[in-house]
Amino acid sequence: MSDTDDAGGASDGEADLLEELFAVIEDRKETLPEGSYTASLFTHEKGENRTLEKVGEEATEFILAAKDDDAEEMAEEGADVVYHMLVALSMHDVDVEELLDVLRERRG
Ligand SMILES: N=c1c2ncn([C@@H]3O[C@H](COP(=O)(O)OP(=O)(O)OP(=O)(O)O)[C@@H](O)[C@H]3O)c2ncn1[C@@H]1O[C@H](COP(=O)(O)O)[C@@H](O)[C@H]1O
Repeated sequence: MSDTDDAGGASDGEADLLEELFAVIEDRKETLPEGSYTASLFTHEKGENRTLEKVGEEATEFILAAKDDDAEEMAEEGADVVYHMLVALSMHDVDVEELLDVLRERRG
């Protein structure tokens, strides 16, 4: 069993998924396609505040799901937090690689 298997099946695939999602977000920022929720965050009348509000809202919903011991809801809300956090990174031109590098460094 590999070290990553020990961690519950996490593998490079998860990092790839985050990088892939971040690339889609960067593309939406560039092309602003109609009907894209991500594009709507980049053009929102409240500016980046809308995205930052969503990070906070979704984090609160995640906490409440944890308090309810609702595993399915924790996964849903956790995914919402990660997605909106990636949009916020993109808004500040921070590459997801910087975040992944921190996690990699902490893994040693
Ligand atoms: N991962 C996500 C993702 N997670 C959450 N969301 C959206 O985030 C919103 C979450 O807000 P809520 O749960 O509060 O739902 P809501 O009531 O509709 O939201 P509000 O009216 O409050 O804004 C929903 O509209 C979800 O659709 C996401 N939207 C997009 N993605 C990814 O981004 C990619 C590109 O999406 P588009 O930009 O829509 O093409 C998709 O293929 C996905 O991989």
